[in-house]
Amino acid sequence: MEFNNTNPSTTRPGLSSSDSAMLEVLVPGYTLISRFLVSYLHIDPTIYLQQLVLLALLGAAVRYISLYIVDLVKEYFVSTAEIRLDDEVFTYFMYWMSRQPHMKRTNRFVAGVKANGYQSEEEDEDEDDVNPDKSEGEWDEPGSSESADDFDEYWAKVVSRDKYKPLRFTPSQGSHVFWYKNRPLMLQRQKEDGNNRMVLINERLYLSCLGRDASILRDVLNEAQEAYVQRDGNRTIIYRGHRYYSGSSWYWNRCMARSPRPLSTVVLDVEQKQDFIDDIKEYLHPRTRRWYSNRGIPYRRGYLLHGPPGTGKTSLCFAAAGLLGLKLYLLNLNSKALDEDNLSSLFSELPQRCIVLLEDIDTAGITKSRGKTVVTNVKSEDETGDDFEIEEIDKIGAEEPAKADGITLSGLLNVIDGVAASEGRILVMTSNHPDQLDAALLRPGRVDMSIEFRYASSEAIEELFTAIYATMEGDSPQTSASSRRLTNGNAKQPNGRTPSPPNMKRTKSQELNEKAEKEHKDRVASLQARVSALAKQFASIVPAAEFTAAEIQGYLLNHKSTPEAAIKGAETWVQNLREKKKAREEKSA
Ligand SMILES: Nc1ncnc2c1ncn2[C@@H]1O[C@H](COP(=O)(O)OP(=O)(O)OP(=O)(O)O)[C@@H](O)[C@H]1O
Repeated sequence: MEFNNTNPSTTRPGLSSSDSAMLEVLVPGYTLISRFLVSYLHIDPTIYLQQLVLLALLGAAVRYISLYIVDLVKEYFVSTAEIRLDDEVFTYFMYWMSRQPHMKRTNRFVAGVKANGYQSEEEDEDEDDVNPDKSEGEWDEPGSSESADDFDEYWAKVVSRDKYKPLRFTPSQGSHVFWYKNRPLMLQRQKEDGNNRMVLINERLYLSCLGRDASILRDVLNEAQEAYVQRDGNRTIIYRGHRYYSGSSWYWNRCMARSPRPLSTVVLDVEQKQDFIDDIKEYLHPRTRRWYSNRGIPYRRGYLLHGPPGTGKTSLCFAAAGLLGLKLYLLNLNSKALDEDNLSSLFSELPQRCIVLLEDIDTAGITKSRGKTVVTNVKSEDETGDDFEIEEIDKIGAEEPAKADGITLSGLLNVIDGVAASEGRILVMTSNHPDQLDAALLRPGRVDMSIEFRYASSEAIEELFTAIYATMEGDSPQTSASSRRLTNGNAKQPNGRTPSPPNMKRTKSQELNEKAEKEHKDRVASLQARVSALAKQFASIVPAAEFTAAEIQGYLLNHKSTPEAAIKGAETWVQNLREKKKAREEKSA
């Protein structure tokens, strides 16, 4: 065959220029390819056009049918669980997955120092506490902090450990098949296209198993949650209001898990402390919920902890959360990016039982009275027509302009107890200047109990001193080791051997144990007596009702292991602090 005409569209009479154009659309580059074939290989592709089109159609049909079959199989023979990034299950599952044997074998993984790649740094740094056994076993070797040499050895270990953050391996994008309870499961990690920020938000996990019975998927997710909860133990989980990027919506980010603070370590009038805890307990009791619901009263409780900075407001809230095993949700109302919608959506995502802590609300710019603009909002948004609000708003009038950014007072009030406000949560607000707060914020229903924190009284000073210098269980490894030994007759002896079984020898070891126990008790009692005598002496030097607990604690911490030195220097410290405070006052006046 010979073709002199290099224009393929004219080689065959049946192929018009519009046909060529269409082919160009269907097969981009068709004109160029066909020119090349005709000129150099002397092959006219239009001859095979029919076959090519048939082949393409066949390919498309096969693809369509196979996709249809896959969809059919997926629908009728596969069960799938979808896990979203903005849900805690994502974190549970990634944590669990990073500990599965599959992650040691797979060749496609995301390597990182965070379990799910999205945890905040704080949570990550907290990882040592997560595994208390490890930190105790590895670092609190007997005698570890008793001498400078021991410290150097311990510190060298810490420094070398800190250089290597534990790596975590989680499944990468795409599909992964792994075995769970002898059944194959498929995990698909998918991102949606878009700009980088959106990709982060739109990430999804799909966990699938064969068969219509999805119980195995529930088992996996329950196990993942269990593993995560086990890891938390009795620690207090802290969430913080957070957003991914400027303009995105807010969510509660799990940022920390801390060992609970014993209530006894918060120095406050015992009655006040107990009233606070009893009130929360009473509120959480199921009968109270019923009582509220039967009377149509919104089931909410609010507290205001007020007093000078460093007097223990946050500490009390944290201790209460630990004591009652409640999660703590922290929110900073100072953020200009936080508006009423975001605040309201954050509140609507709160679990049924939790403590929400709004710290230093007087600094959040919402202390001013509600202005006229705000009044209109309140009326239109709160359809209950709350008489109290309307009366009060009328009284306050339009004194202040509405706030341009961030949360307004009316916005906060709506979220706290508007018609759409969440129920069940405990709201704790702290303030250094309660007198500057709007009366509307403090009215019953929003604040049901106020606790005033004052400068340390003489008793409080004594208590703070005792708390610092009294020996506590677990203060030193020897104490805990010896107490363990005291309480365990079968504990290993110093030579590493386990004591002999019950016989004459065991009776002797029991006797030794009892003697050691008595000696230990005597030692503790005499130490306590000494510390309480010193505490009295300290309290007689430091004036009552002048300094905060934080200031006193800060001073005592400088003499952590030398109570006598603390007493000796107390007078000078008092003088210096007085002068500093005076200078600060003069400067601010
Ligand atoms: N009453 C107290 N009992 C025990 N420790 C206290 C007390 N008050 C303060 N502290 C100690 O002082 C530090 C600061 O306390 P905390 O944050 O609870 O004070 P605060 O009143 O919430 O302060 P701010 O108003 O600045 O938020 C903590 O280390 C805490 O242990």
